[in-house]
Amino acid sequence: MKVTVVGAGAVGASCAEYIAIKNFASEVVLVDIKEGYAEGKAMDLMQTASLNGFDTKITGVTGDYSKTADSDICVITSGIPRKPGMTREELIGINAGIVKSVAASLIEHSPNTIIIVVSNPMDTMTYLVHKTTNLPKNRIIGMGGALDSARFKYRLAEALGAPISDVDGMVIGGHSDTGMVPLTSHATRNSVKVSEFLTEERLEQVAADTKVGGATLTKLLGTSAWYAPGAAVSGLVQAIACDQKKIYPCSTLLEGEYDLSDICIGVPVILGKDGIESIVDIPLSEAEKAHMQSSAEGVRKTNGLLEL
Ligand SMILES: NC(=O)c1ccc[n+]([C@@H]2O[C@H](COP(=O)([O-])OP(=O)(O)OC[C@H]3O[C@@H](n4cnc5c(N)ncnc54)[C@H](O)[C@@H]3O)[C@@H](O)[C@H]2O)c1
Ligand SMILES: O=C(O)C[C@H](O)C(=O)O
Repeated sequence: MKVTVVGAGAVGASCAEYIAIKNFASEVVLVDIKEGYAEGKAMDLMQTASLNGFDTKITGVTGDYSKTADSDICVITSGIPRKPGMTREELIGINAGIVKSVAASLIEHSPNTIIIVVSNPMDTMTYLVHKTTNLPKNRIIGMGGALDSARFKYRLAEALGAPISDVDGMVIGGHSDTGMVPLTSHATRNSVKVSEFLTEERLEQVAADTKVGGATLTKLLGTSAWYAPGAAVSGLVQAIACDQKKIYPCSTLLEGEYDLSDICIGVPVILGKDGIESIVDIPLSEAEKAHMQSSAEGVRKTNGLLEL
C-alpha cells in the first residue's frame, strides 16, 4: 500500500506520522514545493521508526511526482492555512490553483488512485477536483467531518464529565465555522441519548463550540491545527487501505442524496477499498434538514468563486 501526501507542512507531516505509527502502509511519499522540506520531514520521521516501532518507509521529494507513481491513495494538504480572524473561505484565491495543479500531477502518475482532499476551503476544493479531473466520484473524498466529529466528541465528553471512549456523535454539513451540522439528536453516551444527561441549552453550547473548533485553535496557535487533522486523515486512509467499511462523515459529490445535487458536502459514507462505497442516508430532524440546506447554500456561494 503506497500513500502519497502532498504538502509536508503541519498537517501533511502529522498525517504521515500517524499513518506510519499505525503501521498498515508499506510506503508514504511526502511531496512539497519547498526545496528539501519534504526530504527533511521524511528523514526526521524515519528516525522515529525504531522508537515508535513502525516499518513504513517514508521518503520525501521536492516537486518530483514521478516518485509518487502508482500510489493507491493520495492526500492533498498543500496550500496555505488561515491566520486568526480569517475564515477558511478566504483561502480559496491561493489554494484553488494549488489543488488543481497538484491533483492533475498526482493523477498523471497514479491514474487509479483515490484522492483525499484536505486543503481549505475543503468542500469547494473537493468539488474543484471533481470538476477538473475525470476520477469517478467514489475516488474523490473530502476530509472535514471526521475531524469535526472528533471535536464534537471532545466537547460532549467535557460537558458530560465522561470519558471520550463512552461518547459517540457525528458532524455533517460543510466544513466551515457556520456550516457544520453537529447531530446532537443522534449523539449517545454508551447507547443512551446525550439529551438524557444534558439540557438543551448545554447541548446548544456543545454544538456552538464544535462549530468554531478550528477557529478556536487558530486563535490559540496563530495558525490552524494539525494533530487532530492529521489523525483524522490517517483514519480515512486506514479505512480505505484496510477495507474496513467504516462509517465516516466525508465530503462527497451528492446526486440527490439529502435533497442536494451538484455539490460536495459532508455526509456519512462507508469507506472501504474502493473509497466511498456508499452514502448512508440517516433520518434528520426538521431543524437538522434546514441546517443542512443552509450549510449547502454557503458551500455553493464559495463554489461560485471558482474559475471553472
Ligand atoms: N480539511 C481539514 O479538516 C483541514 C484541517 C487542517 C488544515 N487544513 C488545511 O490544510 C492546508 C495545510 O495546512 P497546514 O497547517 O499543513 O499548512 P502548512 O503551511 O504547514 O503546510 C502547507 C504546505 O504546503 C506546501 N505547498 C504549497 N504549495 C504547494 C504545491 N504547489 N505543491 C506542494 N506543496 C505545496 C507548503 O510549502 C507547505 O509546506 C491548509 O489549507 C489548511 O487550511 C484542512
Ligand atoms: O480551522 C482551520 O482553518 C483548519 C481546519 O479546517 C480545522 O478545522 O482545523
